[in-house]
Amino acid sequence: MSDATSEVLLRARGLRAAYSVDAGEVVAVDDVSLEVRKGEVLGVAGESGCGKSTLAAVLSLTARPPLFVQAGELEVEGRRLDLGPDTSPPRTWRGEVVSLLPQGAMNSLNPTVRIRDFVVDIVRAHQPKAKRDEAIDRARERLEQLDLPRRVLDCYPHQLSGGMKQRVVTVVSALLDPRLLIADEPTSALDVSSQRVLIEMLKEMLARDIIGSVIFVTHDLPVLNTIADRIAIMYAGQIAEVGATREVIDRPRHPYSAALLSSVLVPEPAIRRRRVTGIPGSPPSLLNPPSGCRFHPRCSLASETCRTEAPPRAGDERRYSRCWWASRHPDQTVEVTA
Ligand SMILES: Nc1ncnc2c1ncn2[C@@H]1O[C@H](COP(=O)(O)OP(=O)(O)OP(=O)(O)O)[C@@H](O)[C@H]1O
Repeated sequence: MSDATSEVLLRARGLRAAYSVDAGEVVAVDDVSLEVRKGEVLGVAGESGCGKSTLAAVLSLTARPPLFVQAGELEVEGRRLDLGPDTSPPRTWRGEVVSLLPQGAMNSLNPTVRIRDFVVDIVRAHQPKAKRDEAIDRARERLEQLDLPRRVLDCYPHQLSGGMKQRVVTVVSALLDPRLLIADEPTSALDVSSQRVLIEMLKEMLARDIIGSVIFVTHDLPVLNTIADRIAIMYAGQIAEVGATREVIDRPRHPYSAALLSSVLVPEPAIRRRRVTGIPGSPPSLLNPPSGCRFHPRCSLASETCRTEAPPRAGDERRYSRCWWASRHPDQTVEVTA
């Protein structure tokens, strides 16, 4: 796990990406900036449709039409890449620098292909000249290193339990030792004990430097509470608040994250506040988001400025809230009434 002195592994600035649809553009990632330190797990949370998977696609350079990356800059371990419609990433970027474990990956395994052949396909997708035996040997070693049975390589997907399938696709997605693994909803189809085993395995992969850092995308806040060093809360294509996990849960500085988190997670008793029972209204359409702060139609703290002007980032890169209220109330915590 990282601490405040760890070096920055990923810096993303000004990311913007949109789906091109008949009615116009659905801007699903809009002016998103974030950083991840070495050894850190950054959780990305938010309601369905807020742009989590789109952000994962942008960061992993796997965006495909109708999704178009319009702007932004990525820096991973000093390697810089300007993003835009014509970006062609260096060959080693995908898989070795950043690897994406997509949502539902374990269910998209080909039922007629043994895991060993899946391994070869994945390695060759990144290293076309890789030898079959070497790819399989690498997977075997990695499975042993992580205390998983080697025999899974001989299995077809249906011969593995859901939990084992997810562990295997996670290991295979990290076979090239990516500096950043982006895992999109890796635990959502798993029972609680399989979730725990997968999380322990990810921590082990970090400890052994098989992966440098993790971005863990989920709508499951209790899971994030157990794995994430920091959390970014997304709302309507933007990061509403980011900060250390306990800090954001116990001392939220954005009314949306306060409402979202306190409805699921109970803060420390010493600073427990009145709990909200839900957030009124529903998320906006990203085809035509509200003016000013996107959360203002649902926010009990909204002022006139919030309706008309985009909020500033109150705080620094590691801990900020994109909120007028937070900018006017430095260091105060949002208290939400039911
Ligand atoms: N192929 C597409 N065409 C048009 N709009 C899309 C497409 N895919 C996603 N969107 C829109 O982009 C927005 C963000 O979607 P995204 O899948 O990134 O959200 P999410 O937070 O990952 O949601 P979930 O938790 O349900 O996976 C949503 O408004 C969604 O409707």
